[in-house]
Amino acid sequence: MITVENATKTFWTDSGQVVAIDDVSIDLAPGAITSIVGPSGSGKSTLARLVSLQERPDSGVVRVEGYNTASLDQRRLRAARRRIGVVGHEELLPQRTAAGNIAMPLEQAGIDGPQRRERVGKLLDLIGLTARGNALPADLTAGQRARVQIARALVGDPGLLLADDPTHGLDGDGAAGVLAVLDRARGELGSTVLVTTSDSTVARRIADDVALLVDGRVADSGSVLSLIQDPTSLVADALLPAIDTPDSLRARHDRIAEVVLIGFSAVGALLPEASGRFGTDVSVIGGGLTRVGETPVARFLLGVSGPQAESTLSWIRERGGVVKRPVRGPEGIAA
Ligand SMILES: Nc1ncnc2c1ncn2[C@@H]1O[C@H](COP(=O)(O)OP(=O)(O)OP(=O)(O)O)[C@@H](O)[C@H]1O
Repeated sequence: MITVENATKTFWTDSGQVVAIDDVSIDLAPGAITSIVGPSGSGKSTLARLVSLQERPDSGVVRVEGYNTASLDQRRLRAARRRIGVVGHEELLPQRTAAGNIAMPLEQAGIDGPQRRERVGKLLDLIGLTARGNALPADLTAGQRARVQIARALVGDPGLLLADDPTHGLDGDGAAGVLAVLDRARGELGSTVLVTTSDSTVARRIADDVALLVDGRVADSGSVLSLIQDPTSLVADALLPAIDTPDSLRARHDRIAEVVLIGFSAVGALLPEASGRFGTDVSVIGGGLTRVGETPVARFLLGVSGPQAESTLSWIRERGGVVKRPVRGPEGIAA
């Protein structure tokens, strides 16, 4: 279990002082995938280096299993670092096969024979490359190489798997394969995973918990499913489909509201049912559909017209739809 408490990290550059991490606290829930999201330069990689004990904060504490890592001697610090599997830290060795690369941490730990073969076999299966275990890295695709790197980081059964920007530079299929492997690591090995990324798809598809970094500070954090139901959440804004509906379209309706619908039945049935029940015209005039994990989620801008427009929105809210930031209808009445 790793926690970061009030960590601050400052760098001095030619152009002055840069506060890369500013009073950041995070708890990594065991057996869950936590994603740190944020724009370029927001401090994600710096936070990843603090968590993997490659750097120390200027102030604040990084704890591993409750121990303040600043108070560990060099031997214990090395042992603590070994308990963290870092993905993408080192390139694969080009002259070794996929299986040989995955086996390396076990060789270094003096584990050999059937135990090593079994473990490597299990990891090859986890990353979907059982048939390619004897392939050299050059004969694998970039996405497959990335999966081998994850397997190598997992082979020693680390307390934490840390993946800094794991889909960077991969095409759609390659990125999807990497996310599937991280998801299986959590599901099948019970791994605790920390993923940093500027790609909101990563957080949307696999994260249980998310923290949004902006200018080195945590701007919003919590479980993904609860944040997307929070009308004030910045994470929801970053993860859900954007709404950029022109004012001319909005003006045609009696009521306008932003609505978040979660789950198959809500996404599929709630709006037609609302429309039928109240005799109103309910039109989707912006937003779209996405998936959070396996759950379909919609963020729509709705235009509702008819005498019962207000009741229609109230009913959608009662049925679990998150009716957000209702904006004023054309008659100047709050929807
Ligand atoms: N070793 C360093 N020396 C000087 N400045 C640094 C160093 N590492 C990071 N920074 C600065 O700290 C800030 C945060 O950088 P960091 O790489 O952690 O952000 P990031 O969110 O990971 O960005 P990206 O998504 O582009 O990788 C940036 O302004 C960066 O220039």
